[in-house]
Amino acid sequence: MAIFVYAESHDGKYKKAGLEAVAYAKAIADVAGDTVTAIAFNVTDSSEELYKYGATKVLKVENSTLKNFDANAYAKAVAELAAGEVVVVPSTNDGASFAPLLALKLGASLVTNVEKAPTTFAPFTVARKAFSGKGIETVAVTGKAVITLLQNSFGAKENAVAGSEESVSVSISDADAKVKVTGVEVAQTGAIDLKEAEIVVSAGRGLKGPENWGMIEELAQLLGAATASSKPVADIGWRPHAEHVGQTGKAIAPNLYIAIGISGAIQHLAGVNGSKTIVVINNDAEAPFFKAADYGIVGDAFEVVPKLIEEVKKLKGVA
Ligand SMILES: Cc1cc2nc3c(=O)[nH]c(=O)nc-3n(C[C@H](O)[C@H](O)[C@H](O)COP(=O)(O)OP(=O)(O)OC[C@H]3O[C@@H](n4cnc5c(N)ncnc54)[C@H](O)[C@@H]3O)c2cc1C
Repeated sequence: MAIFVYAESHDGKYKKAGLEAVAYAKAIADVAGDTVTAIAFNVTDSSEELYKYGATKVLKVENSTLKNFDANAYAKAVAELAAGEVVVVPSTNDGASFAPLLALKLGASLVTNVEKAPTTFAPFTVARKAFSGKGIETVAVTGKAVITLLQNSFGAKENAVAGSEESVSVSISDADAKVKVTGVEVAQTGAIDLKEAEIVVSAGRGLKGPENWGMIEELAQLLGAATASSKPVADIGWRPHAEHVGQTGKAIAPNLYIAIGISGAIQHLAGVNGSKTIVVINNDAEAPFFKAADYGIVGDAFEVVPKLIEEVKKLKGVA
């Protein structure tokens, strides 16, 4: 069973989500007794990066049309190269956009939101997150499969192999790109990508107003975390919509999710219940979030968070 993986990159560098997808593909290959072939577009990083996570072969494509993301062009390019039974794509914004088209072009079944390695191969049987994250569905696929892997779910586990790279071309031209990027305006630089973050500090309406987010940002900065919010907070404009997590926002699975002044409505939990450890800070002991929490602090965020910041500073030796 030949296993292919799209190794996502940004500005020529492999993204963590791309490395995690390679590690996941390697786990499949190990059970199937096969090897992993990675597909990379316009990457300047060394292929050694991918051998470290288990890719035996790296197909490197240099193509000017693929410099900007376009779902149709990406799907067509991967479909030309992925001559296997299973193609793994990270469930990033780009990956989740082109995977359905890729499945269509390959005549494959699409299995989205997968977080664990398959259990058997005849037929290919794998569990996926379903029902807005409230349940797990196990699906058996006959024939080819395109799999989207939830970010931060499997982990970018190193599993080094001896590999080789090959420069290949694809028949993609500007006519294949249906959406043209006509301008780019960077709103924020240096911020940690919310979907890739190991730690996320998130806050809700309990914070009372946007002027109180200073302590959330300070805590996030100290912990090397990304910031997130509940939906109403983004709706009223206290925080950008890019930070909204949940059923209608981003689905994330960090190692640590700290929820401050968030009630824990089911629609919020749908986007964060893949987190490995959840810490809840809420002044209402009856807040539903405590049922999903690994650790809970019943208290006023305006007292608890500054104390937490103080303690983290002491631990880190920061003045
Ligand atoms: C179709 C649909 C989709 C939705 N999708 C999403 C989604 O994707 N994401 C999402 O988040 N929501 C979503 N919602 C909204 C969701 O149902 C909740 O209304 C929302 O999550 C509540 O946001 P909140 O917890 O910030 O606010 P609230 O419900 O107002 O809760 C605030 C919390 O802060 C606590 N608090 C107050 N003061 C303090 C203090 N000083 N210190 C500590 N704690 C304090 C309160 O006890 C309370 O628990 C959706 C709803 C619908 C109907």
